[in-house]
Amino acid sequence: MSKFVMIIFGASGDLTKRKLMPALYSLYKDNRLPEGFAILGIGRTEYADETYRDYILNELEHFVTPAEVGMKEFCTHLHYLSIDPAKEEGYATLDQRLQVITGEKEPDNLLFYLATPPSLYGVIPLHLKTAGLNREHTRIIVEKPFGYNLESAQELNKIYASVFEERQIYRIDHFLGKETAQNILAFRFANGIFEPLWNRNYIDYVEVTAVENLGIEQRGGFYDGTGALRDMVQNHLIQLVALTAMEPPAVFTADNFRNEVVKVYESLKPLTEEDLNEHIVRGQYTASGSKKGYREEKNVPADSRTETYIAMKIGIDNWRWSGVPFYIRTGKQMPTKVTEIVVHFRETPHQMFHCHGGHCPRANKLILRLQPNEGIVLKFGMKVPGPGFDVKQVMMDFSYDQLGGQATGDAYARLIEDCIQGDPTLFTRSDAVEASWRFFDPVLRYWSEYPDAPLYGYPVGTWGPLESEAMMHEHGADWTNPCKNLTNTDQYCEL
Ligand SMILES: NC(=O)C1=CN([C@@H]2O[C@H](COP(=O)(O)OP(=O)(O)OC[C@H]3O[C@@H](n4cnc5c(N)ncnc54)[C@H](OP(=O)(O)O)[C@@H]3O)[C@@H](O)[C@H]2O)C=CC1
Ligand SMILES: O=C1O[C@H](COP(=O)(O)O)[C@@H](O)[C@H](O)[C@H]1O
Repeated sequence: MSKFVMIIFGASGDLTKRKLMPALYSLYKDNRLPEGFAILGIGRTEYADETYRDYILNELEHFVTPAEVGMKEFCTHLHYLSIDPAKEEGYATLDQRLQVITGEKEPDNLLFYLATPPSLYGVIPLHLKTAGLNREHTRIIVEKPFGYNLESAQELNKIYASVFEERQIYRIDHFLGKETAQNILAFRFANGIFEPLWNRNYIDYVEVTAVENLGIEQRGGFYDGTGALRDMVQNHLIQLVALTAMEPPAVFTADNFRNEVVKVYESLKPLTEEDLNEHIVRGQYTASGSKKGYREEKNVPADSRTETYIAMKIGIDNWRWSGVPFYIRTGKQMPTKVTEIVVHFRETPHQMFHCHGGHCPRANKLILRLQPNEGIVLKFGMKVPGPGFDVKQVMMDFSYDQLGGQATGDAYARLIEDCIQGDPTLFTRSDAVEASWRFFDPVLRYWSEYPDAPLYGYPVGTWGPLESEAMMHEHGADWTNPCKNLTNTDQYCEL
């Protein structure tokens, strides 16, 4: 086998230093990278191999704690080539450099990783093709968002199909690399007791939340042209909906699993005019105290109408889920960072006990928490000890911490390793990406046709616009808002 080289386009960028290099280092220290591997960073920024190694070593010390042994040795595997990936002329130099690194005339055990702004996702594969670098064993990982809307995603898919075979294309969505996202499947399909209840007969509604207590950091230029719908909803949130809603594949293979994901996307109930008006709430964070509002962020226009928050009510039109609303939301500058799925079961048909403190547990609730404090909680009613028959809600709680230090793993490390091993299960297939865009495209079209459609402000550190609460109230419910300071023992208190 030819020597393995991973080529990172965008090697001087944020994703490379914060996520890719720490993930590669963690694979390296666990001896999980191919023998004699090399990593070649590509960017317009000028670095010599040595200065690039110093830069990454310095960054690793920030992003990997505690700084561990072997980082310096890991960095000796790094190389750097300064070219503009948008221009064809650099690719012959890239080919030569790969020959020098591998000592081979036509190296083909290559993995290209596109960690550049999405505007380059179309042009890079075309240049790789012209340079003859789309070889038999070559793979390519493309970051999200894959496309800007349905049309551009279809266009990109066509470009990729003209350069690579589908088996060589890995559209990454790092949420699928999270241990706790994969555990949704194990929870549902490796246990007999939940699946019989997992349908419209027993489930009233589902919430999917992925919110952050950070703003857009230094990514104003990128974020303002993207917004929360493209950044989080079209990919990460809808993947979580798919894991929650999909049918069990008969045999767990990449294709079977991905077929089931596509079936969920194809069953998403098309959004009506009423949905667009009433079941989507978009928001933008505003200044609070010393915290800047979105429009004061660097590289964001003072009149920007880009959403930093979105909440939606969506439906799945199939036998299992008909009539069960899925409420999804994401936002920047919220009170805390939390990603979780809350499954609300139907109420008991009759309440015959007294409710402790006048507060009746409405129904059982299952919380699948992906981060932080990864775990699963089941809320149920229990008799309050002592005289009488008062009932109150308590929690049955599993936390990953209980596994005794078995780390939940790094999403990027998992996905890069899967790709190296040629396993596409946890990557998005071309039909899935298009099906997802097909569903969300009307929202983008609506916002562009009606630029004055409501965009609600919410102060930094709050749970988003009040209008999103109103959307939930229509269902007679409230969002499940976790505590601001999540701790292991008190992680599911509600505001
Ligand atoms: N950052 C994150 O946390 C996450 C990012 N992503 C995705 O990963 C991708 C990369 O993100 P991120 O690292 O934040 O992006 P950056 O804005 O940091 O860009 C990465 C690199 O691309 C190069 N670049 C920028 N503009 C151009 C251009 N016009 N032409 C050629 N090269 C250019 C720059 O290198 P140079 O100037 O040296 O050429 C830059 O360092 C994005 O698609 C993003 O959506 C996904 C999940 C999380
Ligand atoms: O893809 C993205 O995800 C991050 C959130 O990821 P997490 O693993 O930290 O939950 C988000 O901050 C970023 O805007 C988005 O591009």
